[in-house]
Amino acid sequence: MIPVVVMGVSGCGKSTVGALLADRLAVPFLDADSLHPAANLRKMARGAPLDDDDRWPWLHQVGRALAAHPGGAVVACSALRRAYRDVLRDAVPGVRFVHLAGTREQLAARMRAREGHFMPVSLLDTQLATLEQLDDDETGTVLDCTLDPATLAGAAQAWLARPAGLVGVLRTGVDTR
Ligand SMILES: Nc1ncnc2c1ncn2[C@@H]1O[C@H](COP(=O)(O)OP(=O)(O)OP(=O)(O)O)[C@@H](O)[C@H]1O
Ligand SMILES: O=C(O)[C@H](O)[C@@H](O)[C@H](O)[C@H](O)CO
Repeated sequence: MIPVVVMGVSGCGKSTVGALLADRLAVPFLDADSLHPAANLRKMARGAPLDDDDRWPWLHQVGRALAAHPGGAVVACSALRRAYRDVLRDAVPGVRFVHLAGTREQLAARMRAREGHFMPVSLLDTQLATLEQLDDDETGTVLDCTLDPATLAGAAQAWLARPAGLVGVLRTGVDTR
């Protein structure tokens, strides 16, 4: 089974959809948020965005966690920049990305409605500013995060069934502004 990263900014549904997808694929689900060092979590909770130096060690840790499942796994990880995805690709060659994309308004509404989460809505703008869309020479698909979670997991599963060695991004007409 191919290793999968469900990516996107805070609140896009990575954990919700990633867990459903892992169930469908019968592989373990990992949440990269649980691999953040405590200092990163504290930083975000006080309203300060992470920078590259905060993220590199964490991304290597996420890559190692994914590589520890040779039978495949699904990890929910923001993977906002191409260089971050490169770290994951180096750790787990062939990894595929499922980007759950939405507009600022859709994402902000989600984050506001969510209770008991460390991430403040005020960090959404820096998340969106940091986000680099999947490039055409990456291997991934972009899905509309406002579809219902089961539909999204099904769409991701269908795309993952495409042949190994696939390169390119399947965009499904999502508004990513
Ligand atoms: N497809 C969806 N449709 C409607 N609501 C959703 C959907 N996916 C997730 N949600 C809800 O949106 C909120 C954010 O979802 P979730 O925690 O899965 O996102 P996330 O990307 O993992 O966020 P973070 O990275 O900030 O932890 C939750 O309250 C969740 O129940
Ligand atoms: O790279 C990042 O800035 C982080 O991974 C964030 O995206 C959060 O961990 C997550 O989304 C919590 O809301």
